[in-house]
Amino acid sequence: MSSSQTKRPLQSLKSRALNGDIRVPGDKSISHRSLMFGGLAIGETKITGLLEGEDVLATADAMRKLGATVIRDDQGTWHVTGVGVGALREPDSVIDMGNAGTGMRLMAGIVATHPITTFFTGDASLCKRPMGRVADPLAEFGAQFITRDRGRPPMAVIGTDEAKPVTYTLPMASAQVKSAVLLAGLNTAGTTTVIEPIPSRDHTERMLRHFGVDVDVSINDDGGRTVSLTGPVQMTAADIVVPTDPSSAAFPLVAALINPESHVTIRDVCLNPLRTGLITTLIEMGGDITITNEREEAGETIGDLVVTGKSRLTGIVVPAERAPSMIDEYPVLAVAAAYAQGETRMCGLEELRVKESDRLAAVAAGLAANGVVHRIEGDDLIVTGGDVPGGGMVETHLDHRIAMSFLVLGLGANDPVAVDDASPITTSFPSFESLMRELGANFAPAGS
Ligand SMILES: O=C(O)C1=C[C@@H](OP(=O)(O)O)[C@@H](O)[C@H](O)C1
Ligand SMILES: C=C(OP(=O)(O)O)C(=O)O
Repeated sequence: MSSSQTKRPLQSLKSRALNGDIRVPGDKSISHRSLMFGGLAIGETKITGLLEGEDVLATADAMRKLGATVIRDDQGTWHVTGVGVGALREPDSVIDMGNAGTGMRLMAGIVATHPITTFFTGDASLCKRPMGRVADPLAEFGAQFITRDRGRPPMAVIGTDEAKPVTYTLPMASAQVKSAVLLAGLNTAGTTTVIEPIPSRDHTERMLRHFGVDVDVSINDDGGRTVSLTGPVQMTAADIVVPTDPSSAAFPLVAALINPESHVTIRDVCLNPLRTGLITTLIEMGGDITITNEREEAGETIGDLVVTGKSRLTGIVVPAERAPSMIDEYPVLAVAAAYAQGETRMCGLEELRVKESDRLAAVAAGLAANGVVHRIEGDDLIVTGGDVPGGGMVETHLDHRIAMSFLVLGLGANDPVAVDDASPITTSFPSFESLMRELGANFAPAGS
């Protein structure tokens, strides 16, 4: 996408304390799904609090190309008029999903069981990411896929109008794969079932119910979940209030924890229990985080996070089973670990290798460039915390979370920390820089 084409080097400098009361933008997972489900439902869905980041805007364009009407009014409310499950129109041009893995994988599920052919592409990062993980189960419904380089985009999806229902056990913990299969099930006669050995974020299940779909969820003896729905279904438009994104809140949260005088309140954060692994981990590390004003809103638990930097963090072992509940937060957890006393071991990070960048490699390189002691053992990352020298330039590889994480690292380091490109931040958190500056963070342009 355009902002990713011109690199924007940026650096962060030591900031004494962060103070203030902020609200981060809407949750990315819920925003994508609001547009997709609104575009499939009959009637008009009004969405407030939508994340207006590039990933989500790509989904809005995709739904328009498939026949939905998607309009933003002057007050920032989005109005989506859907076409009905089974009635998507064949797009007359290629759909560009930009940097968004969630966008491309969930859209693939939707179009797979419509009798249309859809061409998807993305930016240089998305075109390196594996789509076989959705193409394999979607082929079982009867859809056909043409991809480049053994499963990488660009990707053509030839949908089927004679879809056969599928029962699929996820080979990896992935809400994207689970969702792609369930969404293909919407226009399939019979029961589609997904078995997930470790529960992943359940926004698809919760939101499909909100749109009138009967979704059955049961807990398995091993703690996993079985999710099923019976199609074909028709969905009914339903208004959505998008809660704010815990994965974006993670950056001011960690920034406050590493600056001793900090006191920050982050309002209205989505506290879905399958998204709160980072908060659990930081509290276990001794972080002073209090959840206040906890309530239910639009089917999700919401709360305010009050965080101070008064207690020093201590290293812990973060169990592999926790990974799905904080999968996007490991880069910034590695930053917290760099300031913690002793060793933090983050276990079972294999899924980090297939994100916007190979995040395990990108985090390790960024820590190395800034003098932080660390090592990788198998799929575990081990960081030894202490004083952070800083002074390095970090390659972001078109990865928003690498850019934001290392800008947070620089707020406590002895020397500035630079990232080669801050432009990908607009994919998920366009107001990152302004909100962080409002709290007292010190950023400046950097030489490339
Ligand atoms: O379903 C979703 O909205 C997401 C699922 C996760 O991906 P995986 O399913 O690949 O773990 C996460 O990393 C991504 O940012 C959003
Ligand atoms: C992995 C992420 O997103 P996606 O897979 O949608 O590109 C992310 O936002 O960290």
